[in-house]
Amino acid sequence: MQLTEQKCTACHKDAPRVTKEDIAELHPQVPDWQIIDVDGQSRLERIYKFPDFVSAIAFTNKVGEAAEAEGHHPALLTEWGKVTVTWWTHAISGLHRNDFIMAAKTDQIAAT
Ligand SMILES: C[C@H](O)[C@H](O)[C@H]1CNC2=NC(N)=NC(=O)C2=N1
Repeated sequence: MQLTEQKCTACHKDAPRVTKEDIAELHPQVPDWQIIDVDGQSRLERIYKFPDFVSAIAFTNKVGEAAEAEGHHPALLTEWGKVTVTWWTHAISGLHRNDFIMAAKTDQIAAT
C-alpha cells in the first residue's frame, strides 16, 4: 500500500523507531526528503519553493490541516517563497514510520 494511503498510529514513548532496514524500504518512497541529524536525533526535512509568500503560507496551512487530521505534527518554517517542513516523532526523539507517512502526504499536498 502507498504511504499516502496509510494512517499514523498513536505514538507513545515505547513506539519503535525505524530500523536501517525500514529506512531502506521507506526512504526511496520519499526521495526528495533528507534525513538530517539534530543533536543526535534523526529527522526528515524538505524545502518546498513557491513564487510568493501567500502560496507558501497557504501550503503551510494545508500541511497543518493534514497534521491535525493524523494527530502527528511537523515543524513548519514559512518564509517568502519557501517552506521548510521537518518531521520527527517527539515521543521517541527520532523517526517513526508515521514520519515517512506524513512526508509522503506532504508531497501529495504539494503536488495538488
Ligand atoms: C497526545 C498527542 O497525540 C501526542 O502528543 C502527539 C501529538 N503530535 C505529535 N507529533 C509528533 N511529530 N510527534 C509526537 O510524538 C506527537 N505526539
